[in-house]
Amino acid sequence: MMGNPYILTIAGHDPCGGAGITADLKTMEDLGVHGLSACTALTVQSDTVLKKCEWTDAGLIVEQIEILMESYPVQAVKIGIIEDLEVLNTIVHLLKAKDPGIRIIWDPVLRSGSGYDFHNRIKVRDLHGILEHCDLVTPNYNEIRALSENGNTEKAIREITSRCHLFLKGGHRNDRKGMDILYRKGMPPVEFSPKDILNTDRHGSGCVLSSAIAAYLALGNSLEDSCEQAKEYTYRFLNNAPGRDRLKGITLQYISQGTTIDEHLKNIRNICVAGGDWIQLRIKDHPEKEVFEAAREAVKLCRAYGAKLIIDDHVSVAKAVGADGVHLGKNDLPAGEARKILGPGFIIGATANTTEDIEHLAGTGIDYIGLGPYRFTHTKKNLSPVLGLAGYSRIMEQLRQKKIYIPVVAIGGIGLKDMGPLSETGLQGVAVSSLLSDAKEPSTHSGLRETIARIQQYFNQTPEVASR
Ligand SMILES: Cc1ncc(COP(=O)(O)OP(=O)(O)O)c(N)n1
Ligand SMILES: Cc1ncsc1CCOP(=O)(O)O
Ligand SMILES: [Mg+2]
Repeated sequence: MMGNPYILTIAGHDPCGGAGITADLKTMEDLGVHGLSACTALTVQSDTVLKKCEWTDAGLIVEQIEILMESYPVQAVKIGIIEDLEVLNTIVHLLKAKDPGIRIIWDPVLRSGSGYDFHNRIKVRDLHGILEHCDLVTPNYNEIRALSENGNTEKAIREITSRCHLFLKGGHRNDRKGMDILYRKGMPPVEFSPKDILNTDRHGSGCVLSSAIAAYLALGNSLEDSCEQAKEYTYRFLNNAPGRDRLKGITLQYISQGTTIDEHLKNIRNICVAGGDWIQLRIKDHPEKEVFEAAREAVKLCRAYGAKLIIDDHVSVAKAVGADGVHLGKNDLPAGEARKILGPGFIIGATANTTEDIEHLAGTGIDYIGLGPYRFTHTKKNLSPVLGLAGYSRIMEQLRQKKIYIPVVAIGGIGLKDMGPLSETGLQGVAVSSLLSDAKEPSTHSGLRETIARIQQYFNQTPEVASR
């Protein structure tokens, strides 16, 4: 065939461009195919919230498809959000009438990443007539569960694969997270293992995967190769998520301490002057208004010295003062809610005490984990069980085995002598309070500077961590 193949995406418009037809067209262009589009809906959304979806009139969708099919040699079509089964049926039949050989990949989006329900009552039995005309459907685990009757996913898989191929995305499964499976009629399933567990909830990742499969198919690859390469492409997309590198090379978080707000600010200033580049403002037992005032001052200090500022607990304060992020504990606002309020630009850290905590949190789009306590400390009340060095070694090893790579910092009673052993476990760094608090009048700044530089170096020497 001459020139680059043409692919059509029939999907919704996302004004932020992360999903829908814009994401599809970007993917197609990236993979060297001509992208065409027919818009099925105008949505009002950002990458964290979908507020509204206005469906395109079915007649208008048909007209868009007709003009494109009549003007270009379209080889493959990716279908995204569709108002209902009637519209889907019309589209699928129109495409096949125009070109019986066209490859149709349907990404059955039942629910957006931000929780908006498009369809919640469709079952596989309603889809038989449509599936007969599709080449491939690409549901995720939640979607196959929703399509199944009485939770019988095995039966749903059998029903689908007797009609078309099925690429079941494993990002939401609990048992073998990230394991995608290609089911083809009359052939053994093919499993695609995850490289890393990344945040598969990233807005638009399903759109990217299905349009990449369509592109690779149109470029002449087999279905199995197309799925494998599309998974690799989507992995790169997820790995390049905005903010993923935000904490690269940042290894020491200072947690503020003080009996008064002024003392917190004085300690923060000392740390910044001495080269600290990551500060957490942690003020307990003060009204939010006072935390807000302190945060306003802390932002100015951190900006002046080029340090990142995290606010403990108070999401609205972090947003109001333009801090760099928040740190959330088990009893604070859930990370997903915080992300909706803060948007993609903020760093969100969360507290964990076990591998299971981290496994759960890694799927919620947070940027780092504070894992602890390392040992008993007076700085925090109601401590979780102490982990000790053995606990960190075990948990970090379990994370490697589970391919969960999220920056983890150790916290709780950590002293200078602990840095060497802790840095060898694969941690990104440490969060400390007492160790660096109350130092240190200007005359001892050089001592503080040296201490901070030494801690930072311990963790920056660990290649595995530095590359994350
Ligand atoms: C880096 C870091 N890790 C853990 C914590 C503890 O947070 P949380 O569990 O919310 O407890 P409080 O700090 O709010 O008492 C943290 N602050 N920072
Ligand atoms: C906030 C927090 N969360 C677990 S331990 C801790 C306190 C860390 O401070 P220190 O370094 O003084 O033990
Ligand atoms: Mg907290």
